[in-house]
Amino acid sequence: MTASAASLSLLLVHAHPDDEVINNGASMARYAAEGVHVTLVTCTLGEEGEILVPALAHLASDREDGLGAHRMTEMADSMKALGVSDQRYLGGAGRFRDSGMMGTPQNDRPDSFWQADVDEAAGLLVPVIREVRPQVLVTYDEIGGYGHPDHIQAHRVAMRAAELAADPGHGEGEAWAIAKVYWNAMPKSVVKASFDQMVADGKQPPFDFKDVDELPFVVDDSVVTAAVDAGDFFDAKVAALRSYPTQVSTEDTFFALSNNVGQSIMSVEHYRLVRGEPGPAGADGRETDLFAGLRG
Ligand SMILES: CC(=O)N[C@H]1[C@@H](O[C@@H]2[C@H](O)[C@H](O)[C@@H](O)[C@H](O)[C@H]2O)O[C@H](CO)[C@@H](O)[C@@H]1O
Ligand SMILES: [Zn+2]
Repeated sequence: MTASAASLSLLLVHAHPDDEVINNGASMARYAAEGVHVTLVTCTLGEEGEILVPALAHLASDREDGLGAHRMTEMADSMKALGVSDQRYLGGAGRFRDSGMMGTPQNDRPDSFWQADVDEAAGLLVPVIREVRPQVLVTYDEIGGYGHPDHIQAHRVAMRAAELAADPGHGEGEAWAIAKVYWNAMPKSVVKASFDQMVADGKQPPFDFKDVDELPFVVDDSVVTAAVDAGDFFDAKVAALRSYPTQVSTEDTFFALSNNVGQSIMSVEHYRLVRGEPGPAGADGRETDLFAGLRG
């Protein structure tokens, strides 16, 4: 199956507002600029997040519980910065609530995403897949990148929905088989190199930096199969990160979440192909385009 950019469609499934830009912001901006139809489905509003902006502390879940609505406005600003016009909330805004970090009481709320029935939630994503007919799906790996329950659930729901959407015996509408499925992947060597460069440059990182082996979200380089260079869209990614002042702080080419663990803002974003055939690879043996092998 091959297609021109105008008929290509990319679907990303994420857990909270801001995950999209942290993981895929530069890729999303690049593909949107190329004319690919980019659809982001976000599974919760991030109601249980911490708040970096003191003046907005009143929105916290244990006070006014207004953070979810506020993060929707941040999401809208992020999409503008990335040039993405198709962003949806799974089942509609507020259908599934942010479950909090693993092991917190919020995990047990009946309305939390973590408590959702995977098949029921996947059934809400199938119509989106059959509508936008993506050649490529991007979501998290089986631990959700770093073990957050909503990320794990987003992985489960996205992978199940891809199966159901391809099944002609399931639900309404024409079945659609997604050609390639990727999981976000942050190679350990890339993170280590960014920290080493800072030391070499004599830069005192503005944030607390942990040993790369302590970071839960890095993976072995050997499982990374694609590296999308979206350097021309670095500024768009930075602008999109800055759309989330309640969640993200930035300084120079770094960002940090409320845990103040600094990370480099990457313009090359990495992926692991887990379904479908790889397209032509670059010199390093990795694809440089998620649509490799699918273009006319
Ligand atoms: C990037 C991401 O998934 N953020 C989630 C996460 O937020 C983290 C959480 O507040 C943790 O306690 C902090 O130490 C960390 O810095 C935050 O990134 O979990 C939140 C609650 O479920 C969620 O709203 C946020 O989007
Ligand atoms: Zn998240």
